[in-house]
Amino acid sequence: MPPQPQPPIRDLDREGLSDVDLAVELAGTAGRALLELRSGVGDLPADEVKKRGDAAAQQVLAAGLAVARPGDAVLSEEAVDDATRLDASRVWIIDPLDGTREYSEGRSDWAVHVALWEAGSLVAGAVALPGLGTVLATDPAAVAPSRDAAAPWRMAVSRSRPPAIATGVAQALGADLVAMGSAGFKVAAVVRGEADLYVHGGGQYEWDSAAPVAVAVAAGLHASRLDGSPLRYNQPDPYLPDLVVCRPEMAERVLTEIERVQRDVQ
Ligand SMILES: Nc1ncnc2c1ncn2[C@@H]1O[C@H](COP(=O)(O)O)[C@@H](OP(=O)(O)O)[C@H]1O
Ligand SMILES: [Mg+2]
Repeated sequence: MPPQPQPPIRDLDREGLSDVDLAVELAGTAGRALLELRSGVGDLPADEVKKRGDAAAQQVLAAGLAVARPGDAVLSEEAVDDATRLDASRVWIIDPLDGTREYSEGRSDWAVHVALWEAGSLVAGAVALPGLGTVLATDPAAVAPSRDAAAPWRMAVSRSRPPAIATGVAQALGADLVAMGSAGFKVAAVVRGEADLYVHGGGQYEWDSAAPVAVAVAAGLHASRLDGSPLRYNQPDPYLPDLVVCRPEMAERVLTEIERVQRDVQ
């Protein structure tokens, strides 16, 4: 059965709906649609579940943005890239289903990403974590819980494609590696205090990190490329292969160790 068209979300064009509230509503609605779809897939092959999930969530987000913000551009993992976004002042950067593999495996570590880039910066965002029944946003910003200073650091990495430097950086920091799916889920783990840092290298795209980074920065966390330079969005080539998100007090040491380990790996 092909993905069923979702009913339009009501009143998305209502006056006064802020960009961040729109992001939260869209990410949450797409997340619920994904949960519902998964509950009915029976024993469909994983590739079919991935395909249907990507399509269903894209449909919810694209339809919602078309109604609520018809003048804005959109950059999505699940749509053909339209170069007019490069001349637009407002661009929604969305990943309808991040952690597609984990979604298809019935796990909870996947996410829906909705971010708004405006005139050079990420200005609003939401990351839905449907498996946890929650949505993190830029406003109100999340508050990372305090941590036990004596506890070893927990470093989140991809469970299927951990970066080459993962083990070296973890060793240098005395950190325990925690493997999870989805860039959004891993950034959210740092925001939620389930991990202390997330290190990724070797490949990713703007949609994998835009909304998570917006949420993390709003929560006061450090987010940058592995070399410490800023993450830039709405670039001609959306390939944005690496990032580090961590508690701000750790950033200097983390970046120093990443640089050292990268030098040794080369
Ligand atoms: N080396 C790589 N090249 C391209 N994309 C990568 C990548 N490693 C991770 N990603 C993307 O980053 C997201 C999180 O990956 P991971 O779970 O491995 O941390 C996934 O997005 P999607 O699930 O939206 O495709 C995945 O495709
Ligand atoms: Mg993704």
